[in-house]
Amino acid sequence: MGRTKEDAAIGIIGMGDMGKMYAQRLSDAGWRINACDRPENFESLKQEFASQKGVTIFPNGHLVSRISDYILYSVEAGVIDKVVAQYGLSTKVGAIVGGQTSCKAPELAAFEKHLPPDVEIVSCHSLHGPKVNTQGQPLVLIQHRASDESLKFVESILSSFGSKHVYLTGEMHDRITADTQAVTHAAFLSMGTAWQANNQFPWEHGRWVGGIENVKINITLRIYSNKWHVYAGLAILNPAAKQQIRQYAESVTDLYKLMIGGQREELKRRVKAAGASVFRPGSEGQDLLLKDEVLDRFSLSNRPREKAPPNSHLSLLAIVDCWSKLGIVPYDHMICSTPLFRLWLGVTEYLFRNDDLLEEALDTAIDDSTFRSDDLEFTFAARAWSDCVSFGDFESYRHRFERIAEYFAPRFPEAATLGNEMMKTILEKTTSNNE
Ligand SMILES: NC(=O)C1=CN([C@@H]2O[C@H](COP(=O)(O)OP(=O)(O)OC[C@H]3O[C@@H](n4cnc5c(N)ncnc54)[C@H](OP(=O)(O)O)[C@@H]3O)[C@@H](O)[C@H]2O)C=CC1
Ligand SMILES: O=C(O)C(=O)Cc1ccc(O)cc1
Repeated sequence: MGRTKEDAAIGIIGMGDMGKMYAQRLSDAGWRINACDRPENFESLKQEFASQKGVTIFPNGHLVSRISDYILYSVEAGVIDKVVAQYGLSTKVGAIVGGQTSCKAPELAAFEKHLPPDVEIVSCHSLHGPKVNTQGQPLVLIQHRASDESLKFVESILSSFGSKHVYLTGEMHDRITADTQAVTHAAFLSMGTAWQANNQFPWEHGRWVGGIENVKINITLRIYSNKWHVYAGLAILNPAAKQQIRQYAESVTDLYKLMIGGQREELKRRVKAAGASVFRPGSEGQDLLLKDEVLDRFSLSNRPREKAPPNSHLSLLAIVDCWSKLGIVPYDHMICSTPLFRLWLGVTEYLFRNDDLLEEALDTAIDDSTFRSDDLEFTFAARAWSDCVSFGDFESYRHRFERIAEYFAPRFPEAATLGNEMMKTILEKTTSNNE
């Protein structure tokens, strides 16, 4: 068994966005990589990596597994069992296997079921997308069935990312990522659904310009320009996620009913009580504050912000209500947060730490009917996404996701340029160091 850069080889099964990123970075750091995707992608992948020193492309996972010392499965979460069943028995004797899928329960179950007993298991999860700089981002390591020495070996391989290693069990990982990722995605997916249902590109509409709105729009388009299975997998396969997404939909519905019922005092009481339980005294120290001057630079609209009338911010009021109902203190999870979660928490905090802005949003929700139809669509959307996840139906998830993605697709290029710039600037101010 090779355990040093000179004599060890790393296997990567699944050369999609994340697999390629890993292959690129690890080979740049001097590791020898054996990689494959599905057999039909062999020729094109071989050509793509022809000039990448240290990367050898193979036609399938058997050929990768039998000669590699640490093998990473980087495939869709929904097919992990099938793929490990296919290649697991070809794993080199004494090797270590891990996975990069976003939900660990099915991944670890597949390893236990299909890998020979002499094979050790150390899984990982980079808590960011493939285009984000790995430096300083959280990287979860799961020593599931392995010696300390083997964990050290995996750490030495992944150390070149410069990520912050977070040590968890598979179970803890799934609970925390349900809190951070699943509800965050549900909120942005619902925003996109509502905008599409009302047939509007929000930034072309006077009501959505500047500040918080830029973050909502850029993140929503970023999610819809990605692969549906990433979001479907981590929501549908993670049991804790279902409950959280359901609570989010319930919070949205409850608050919307208070709004259309004109129940100003009850709405304010409920939202402020939720705010007090989430943003506890003392948490002001975590300076996540996203300032308008920064946010306004990333607008897809060319209207000046003074012209932007107040918004009811139902999506943000509901996330705080949801966190409060579930007893989640989002700051507890900063160590394990993704960039999107930090942005989401950042804009939420921005609203809740500004009494005037919060008061204005709550009064707008009661007095101003301009937002009613958008908030109605948003409520429908949050419930529909929750149902879709609860039913556990990948195909209907895919169908919903792709229908909405198609609507926004013509705008992806401009949103991607601006969104990347926004992420970079804002993330410098909202790092996971703010624990
Ligand atoms: N994208 C992201 O932001 C992040 C994703 N992840 C997780 O990482 C994993 C990979 O995601 P990502 O790279 O984005 O997704 P991709 O769809 O880009 O990559 C998955 C790759 O695995 C291939 N594959 C499927 N079956 C096999 C097989 N039998 N043998 C070899 N290769 C196979 C797929 O081929 P084909 O497309 O032909 O099916 C595809 O190329 C997922 O589990 C995801 O949840 C984790 C962190 C971030
Ligand atoms: O930041 C996010 O939430 C993303 O959308 C990117 C992402 C997707 C899947 C993961 O498992 C980790 C990160």
